[in-house]
Amino acid sequence: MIDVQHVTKTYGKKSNKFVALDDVNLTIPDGASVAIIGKSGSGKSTLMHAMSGLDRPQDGAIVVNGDDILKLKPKKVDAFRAEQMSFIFQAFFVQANETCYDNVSLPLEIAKVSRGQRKPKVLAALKAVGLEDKVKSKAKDLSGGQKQRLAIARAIVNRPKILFADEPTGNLDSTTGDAIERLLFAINKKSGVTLVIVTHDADLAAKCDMQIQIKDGRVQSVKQRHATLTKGVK
Ligand SMILES: Nc1ncnc2c1ncn2[C@@H]1O[C@H](COP(=O)(O)OP(=O)(O)OP(=O)(O)O)[C@@H](O)[C@H]1O
Repeated sequence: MIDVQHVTKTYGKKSNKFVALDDVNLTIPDGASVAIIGKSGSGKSTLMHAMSGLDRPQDGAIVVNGDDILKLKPKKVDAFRAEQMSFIFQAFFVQANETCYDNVSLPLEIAKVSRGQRKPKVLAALKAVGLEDKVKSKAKDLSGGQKQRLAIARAIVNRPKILFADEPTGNLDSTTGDAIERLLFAINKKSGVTLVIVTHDADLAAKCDMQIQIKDGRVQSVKQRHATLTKGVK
């Protein structure tokens, strides 16, 4: 569970001070698929960075599976993130000159998984995203959709509890984007990973269990599949 309690994040100082998150409260249950939606500049990425410990808000608590990540020392936050979370970005960020195998193996190497144990995990992750026939191909020789599949394989190989996706289909044509969406939801359902997607895409958001609408750094509404709640609006 991710429990965001009274989180406030400001950038700059004094007259340049800008409130990017303003007393944000929300709860994301384990295994949910969640869309964070809102206009450009509303604070979506700031919220995702706060929930993943990539960024530190000045106030509040972010309790992830029982630990307030704002109370952990930076090194502990890094270890916590590596153990529990993975990320997928619009720009893929795969290593172009490395093979698919090596791209997916990297997080396991960082986690000090032995070479022998890495192999079945890497092959299983590549199979899960439909890239089993590209094991030895270099990432630069893949199509855009295949690069995003590769990024997803790399993100799931460590079996994270939470998968953050920042505009995962933003660089893809609609057919390829739809296939990536289906893959993400299939992984969410099959492995129970909590899926948190930052998106401008209303259709994608509507497919999630929960839609969190951000406006001017505040939670404007939390829509569940079958009910609409308002939270954080004063
Ligand atoms: N490092 C920073 N310094 C100052 N202001 C920042 C910084 N990062 C973000 N902001 C401001 O905080 C606000 C929220 O930014 P954020 O990136 O979270 O928006 P967003 O909703 O993700 O936007 P987009 O959809 O365009 O990616 C914006 O007004 C932005 O200008």
